[in-house]
Amino acid sequence: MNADVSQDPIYIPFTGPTLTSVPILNKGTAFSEQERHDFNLIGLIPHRFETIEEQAERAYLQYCSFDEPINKHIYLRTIQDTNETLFYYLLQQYLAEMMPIIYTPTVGEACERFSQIYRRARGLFIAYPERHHIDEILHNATKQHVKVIVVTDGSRILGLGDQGAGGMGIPIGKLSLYTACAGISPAYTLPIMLDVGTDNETLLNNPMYMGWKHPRISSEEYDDFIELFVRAMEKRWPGVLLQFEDFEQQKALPLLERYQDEVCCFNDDIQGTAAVSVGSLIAACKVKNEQLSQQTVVFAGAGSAGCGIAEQMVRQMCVEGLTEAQARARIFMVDRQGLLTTSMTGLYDFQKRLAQKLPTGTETPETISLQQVVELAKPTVLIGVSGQAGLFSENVVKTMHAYCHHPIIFPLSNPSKQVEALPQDLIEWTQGQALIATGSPFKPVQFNGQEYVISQCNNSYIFPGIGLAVVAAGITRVTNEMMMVASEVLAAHSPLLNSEEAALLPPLESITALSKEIAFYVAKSAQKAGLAIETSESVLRANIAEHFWQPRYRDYRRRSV
Ligand SMILES: O=C([O-])CC(=O)C(=O)O
Ligand SMILES: [Mg+2]
Repeated sequence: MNADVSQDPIYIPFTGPTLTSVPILNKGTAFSEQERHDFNLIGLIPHRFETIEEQAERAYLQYCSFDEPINKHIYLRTIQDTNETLFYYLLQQYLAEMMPIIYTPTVGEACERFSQIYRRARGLFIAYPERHHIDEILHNATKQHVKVIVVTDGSRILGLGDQGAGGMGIPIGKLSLYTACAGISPAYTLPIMLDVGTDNETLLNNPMYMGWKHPRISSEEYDDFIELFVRAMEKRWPGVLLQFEDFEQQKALPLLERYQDEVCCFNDDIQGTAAVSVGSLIAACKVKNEQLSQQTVVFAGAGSAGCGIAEQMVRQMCVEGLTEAQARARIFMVDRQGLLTTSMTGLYDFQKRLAQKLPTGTETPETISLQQVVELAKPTVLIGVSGQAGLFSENVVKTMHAYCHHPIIFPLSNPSKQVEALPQDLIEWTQGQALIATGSPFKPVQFNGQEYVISQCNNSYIFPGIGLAVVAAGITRVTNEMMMVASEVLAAHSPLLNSEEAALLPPLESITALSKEIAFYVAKSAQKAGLAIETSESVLRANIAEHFWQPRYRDYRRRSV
């Protein structure tokens, strides 16, 4: 067994205001009398020593004094930037309440209003005009032992489009979940914003905008810049896990394909969303005593997220015994231009693979709408990744329900204001028969005297556990196979499999336990593939437990510089 090092003292070279200004080390009033003497802190903090529980009580009272979610967000971010241990302690106590504040949907507004609500820098901003200083920038990071990076270029933030430098809210929020949901020490995490300009006119015309006021760079400049970044990052922190987040459609998949075999990376919107969606679908099918390979699936939205989910479904259907052609024939992708068909021009490569071949001689109208596809294909599963609010109309949903008694409907677009249909409406239109999961959180729905818990089918069920696996087992590459394993673990933990009244996905209260399970099975699959350090199962479990950081103050001892 590995020794528990989480109780050992830490040796600190800083004193006085320098120490209290480092968020990861600051304890505020929780510095002991001895530490106050040893680190020149006497008089810099109020007299009375407080425990983290007492500090959290005050912080929670202050948090509750704000009515608007965005103000709660700003308040929590301020605590994160002053005392990270207290921030994560609060999240641990109130995860279900605070997750929508630090993550979707409120983080969307925080990105949109980034320059207005800005308080203090966090992470790294790598602006294109400063690219020649990239090594210096990476060395300026306040953290030395980075193991997980979330990077965005702000070009497609949730369903909110180009948010330029404001997109930084997303890497910050995602990394908070790495810690809150999977115990990755905040000392190991680093959010990065690649500021390559913005095409958002509102931002360019906003005198307060804090990013590089310039249209987005050309794709050639862009590719060179990303290459520069990836190489510099690998040199600075070899083996670091790189999560690509919220890159626009035409960039996301090419970037993933270019780097997935070269560095330890994944794209959360493609692979994380696919894993959580397929996991939720496997669970929903099990509830109906069916398999995924028996479903007919319609997607509204054929971007990189939608196509990523569809490809993962194809893999799962093949595992269940279908041929690839049979699997693809069961999946219908509908985008702005209607159903994707092989006769269409101008499709991306990743869309072409999922386009439907219509029987020869079929008279087709210019576009085949979502409503028509639902009428013709009679889907049992409807997935929304369109970013278009209200797209699942009453007519679409009732048509689907007419052919399928228990339709599975996942309106996944984020944040909440972009959702394809409100859960309340879906329950009413289907007389409570639909199995629903959404991308953003929604309150339970009351209908005919029954309460329906709405599960949040969000990649936050997946990526934290993947990160824990990488950190604890030294995984060198993230593969689709590992994502599939994560889906299976999620599906196996569906509470609905054990009780008809329960939710489709596990409650947030059990997400840390789930992340550890995902980490264990993902790491095992990586070991089998030769992509991680070989260990016995018990050592692997112990490594996962040891890497699981807890928000508790450690004792400090003085270290001379
Ligand atoms: O951040 C989220 O809630 C899920 C996600 O990755 C996205 O919508 O881009
Ligand atoms: Mg995303």
